[in-house]
Amino acid sequence: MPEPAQPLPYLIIDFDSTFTQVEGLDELADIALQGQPNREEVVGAIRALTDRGMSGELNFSESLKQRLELLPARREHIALLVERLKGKVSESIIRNRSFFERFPGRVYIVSSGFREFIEPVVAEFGIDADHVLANTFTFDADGRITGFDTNNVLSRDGGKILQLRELELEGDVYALGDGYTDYQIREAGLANRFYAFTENVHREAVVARADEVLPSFDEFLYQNKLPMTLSYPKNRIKVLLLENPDPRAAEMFRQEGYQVDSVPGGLDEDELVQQIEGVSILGIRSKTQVTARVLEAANRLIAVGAFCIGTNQIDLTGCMKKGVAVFNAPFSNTRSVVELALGEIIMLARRIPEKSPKMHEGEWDKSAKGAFEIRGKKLGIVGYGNIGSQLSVVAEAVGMQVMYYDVAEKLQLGNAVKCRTLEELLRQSDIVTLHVDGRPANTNLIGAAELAMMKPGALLLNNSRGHVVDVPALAAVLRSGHLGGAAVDVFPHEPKTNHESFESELRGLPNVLLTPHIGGSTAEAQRNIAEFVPERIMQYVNTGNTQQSVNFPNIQLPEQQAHRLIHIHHNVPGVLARINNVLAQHHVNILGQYLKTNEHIGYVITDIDKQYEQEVIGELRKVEHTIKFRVLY
Ligand SMILES: NC(=O)c1ccc[n+]([C@@H]2O[C@H](COP(=O)([O-])OP(=O)(O)OC[C@H]3O[C@@H](n4cnc5c(N)ncnc54)[C@H](O)[C@@H]3O)[C@@H](O)[C@H]2O)c1
Ligand SMILES: O=C(O)CC[C@@H](O)C(=O)O
Repeated sequence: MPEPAQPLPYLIIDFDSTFTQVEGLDELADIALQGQPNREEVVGAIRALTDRGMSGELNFSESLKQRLELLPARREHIALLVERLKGKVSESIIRNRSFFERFPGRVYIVSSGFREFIEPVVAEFGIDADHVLANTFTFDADGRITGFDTNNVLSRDGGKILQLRELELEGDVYALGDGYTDYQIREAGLANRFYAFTENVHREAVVARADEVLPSFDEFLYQNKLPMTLSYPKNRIKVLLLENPDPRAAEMFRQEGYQVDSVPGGLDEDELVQQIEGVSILGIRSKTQVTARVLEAANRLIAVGAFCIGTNQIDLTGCMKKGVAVFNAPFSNTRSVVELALGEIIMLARRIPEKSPKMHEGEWDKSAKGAFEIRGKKLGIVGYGNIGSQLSVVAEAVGMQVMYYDVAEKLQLGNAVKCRTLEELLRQSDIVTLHVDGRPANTNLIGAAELAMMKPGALLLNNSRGHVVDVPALAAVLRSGHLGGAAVDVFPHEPKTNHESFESELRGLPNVLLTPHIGGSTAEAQRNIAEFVPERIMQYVNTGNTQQSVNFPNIQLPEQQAHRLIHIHHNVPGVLARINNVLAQHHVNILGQYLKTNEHIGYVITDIDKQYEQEVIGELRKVEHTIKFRVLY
């Protein structure tokens, strides 16, 4: 943890909407009016007055007077307010509690709010009453709040300026707050800098006048090289989301404090190369190609999230060698694909792709020709992974006889029969459905020769990856009538956005069901994916946990005890020994160490005691063969 510059500047921190997430008087009104029919109306009016005062629209003393006139609060409500405010301290202030405890003499809370509720809240952070400068209420004999002490300088217009003058602070003074009155301290020359604090509210008029904008208190500490709880402010972590994942994904990243940018549709390689600079987390679906060129331009990339199952669009080894962890959602849309496949089997067996368009054109073609039940038919599943095996169970439940072929040894479910070769499966199946992964070796897995092996009139489904089927060869057997129909959801060339047209030899062929890569596009699947992937990535960023990464050695780490060093290196002999030598030379106590390697990289996590010298970090960064190194405080 870096040592602070000496001497530390004085920090003048606002209370309402800065130290806490809310405005104290608004909350007090909410408490005092509980159960009253006019609660919403009065609280709304008080909030509006607060806002007008904070943005500089209404002079402060007028805003305060009008608010208190509307407020039917009593002394006993203040205790309830204090409890509520203790639970609403700003997240980044809570996170950096140790900073306040360590430097209480340098922090002043200067607020136009009221001492009665501010003092007990900030006391929990080690800030004494004599460093709280705020208004005070007046009460009548029955304990009802009647107004405020007009002798207090903070109750006047320009009150914060008057208060700062009285304080006569020497040396650097920095003002932090969300309101116009906080900026006025700087305008009056009583602070060297004004930081607009936007973690809770963002007021344009205030932000426009700030020396710096602070999305969190971490950012203030980071900019000023002051001790902080996080190793890096979360608001500096940029996320770029492509291809419209469910909005929940952006929401999850934003809640974590990251900056999120979204680009609808995909980006081609050139466009992504342009946009990847400065991005820490890239979120994509199946279209975006993360190539070696993209990785070369990615100067800050920590992780890639594939908001889908397939990861063949990502240079996984390239990512690994650059220390970029990749996460996907391996089963969030499995069920959706299975349901689509089952539906397609029935639709093709009943020749619906031909019948439905005719009906739309007014043609009534009632006939049983070429239509059959799926009960008792042989379903050949190629690729018996998550989707293939679940489809096996569902297909048996509707009376189909299941056969499967997989290059890996797989648990046979129900009565499914394993085929030793692809040919064995193709020759026997009435319906063949493809669920292999998108590895390059699967290009044209089903070509002219394989299609010729299929039974006359058989059906083919491809919901896996476009390059798995030789499309011109498929079109030929459909035209010739050798196959009875096909359902295709994935294509070698898919439009980048919904505005591009779709071109394929399969267009216009009989009994062919074409869908725009929507196997996993259901509300349930997209929502699951949008939570699953950000959760994995945030866990990796926050703890180093790589469980379920598709390209990193998987480590499920125990809870962090003190500081955690995360070291990714080329897998060559001796790196771990060098790391430990550095630690030993500096007498750093290792609390736990976890190492996993694969053929390219080593991933080592070292938990160490809180006490260590700064040079240790510099030396660890210099260990030969280091790819990435970071410290979690
Ligand atoms: N259409 C869509 O919207 C959609 C949605 C989700 C997944 N998918 C795709 O579905 C496919 C399967 O997904 P999953 O989750 O079941 O993957 P998985 O990794 O669980 O299963 C794939 C299986 O295919 C097997 N396999 C690979 N190559 C093979 C080959 N040549 N012959 C036989 N078996 C082979 C593997 O051993 C594995 O068991 C993937 O390509 C995925 O990208 C498409
Ligand atoms: O939604 C997508 O873009 C891809 C869906 C699917 O192909 C997957 O791999 O999960």
